[in-house]
Amino acid sequence: MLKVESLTKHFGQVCALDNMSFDAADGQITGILGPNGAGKTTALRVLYGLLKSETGNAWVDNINVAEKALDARRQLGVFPDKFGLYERLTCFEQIQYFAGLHGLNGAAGKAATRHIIEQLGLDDIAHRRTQGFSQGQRMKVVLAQALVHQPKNLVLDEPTRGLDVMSTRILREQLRALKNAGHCILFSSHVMQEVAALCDKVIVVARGKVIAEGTPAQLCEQTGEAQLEDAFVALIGSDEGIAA
Ligand SMILES: Nc1ncnc2c1ncn2[C@@H]1O[C@H](COP(=O)(O)OP(=O)(O)OP(=O)(O)O)[C@@H](O)[C@H]1O
Repeated sequence: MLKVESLTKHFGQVCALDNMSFDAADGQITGILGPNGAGKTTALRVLYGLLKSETGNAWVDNINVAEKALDARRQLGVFPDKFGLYERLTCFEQIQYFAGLHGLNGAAGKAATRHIIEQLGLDDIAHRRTQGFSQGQRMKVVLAQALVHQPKNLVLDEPTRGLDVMSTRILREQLRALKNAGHCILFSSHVMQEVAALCDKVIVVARGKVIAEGTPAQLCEQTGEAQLEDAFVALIGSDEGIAA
């Protein structure tokens, strides 16, 4: 379970978060949809302890992130907005390194790495250096390093940005499998189709605030629109910064 309550954050004159609150339940995929600059990345950074908000709190499975950052991080996998791979390492070594960052060293780290490599079907590339990996292979390595410590919760910031169609499909399948295994999945996007295709619950944000939330059907009902796309436009006031 992931939750933020009354988050406020300014960068100089810019109000990135304006009293933002939302939660994401176990066994569900929750999407945060909003135009560019709506505050999505800022909210996720507060949730994974990278940034402090001026007001409010963030919880990972009822652990207050500001008070017990390490405990919270143990329950959380992060697929960040910007990522790079250590190209001199093999896929196995890269994932094992992240296992070590979560305190899984030696035999435990190796076993955890082997387990996630098998789960994500990475066996054929496990012992290749990541240099030259395709987009889809790189995405899977990043997903594996986010999940190697078996966290209950997974946060993904614009995970399909830059991915080709095949890689996007693989990622969606993985997210659905994790949801079915009871994980809590929260991802941000400014792509409507993606949110519509994947999410049990959608949180619509704009200008640092939550504008509406609910299932895709509820958002249509709330706005009196038949199409989700029209519902989003009605809620946000324009479709600027949102991709179809
Ligand atoms: N480190 C920073 N310094 C200055 N301004 C920032 C910083 N981080 C975010 N902002 C500003 O805060 C606002 C919210 O940014 P944020 O990255 O959270 O939006 P977003 O919804 O993730 O947008 P996008 O879809 O474009 O990634 C924007 O106006 C942004 O320019």
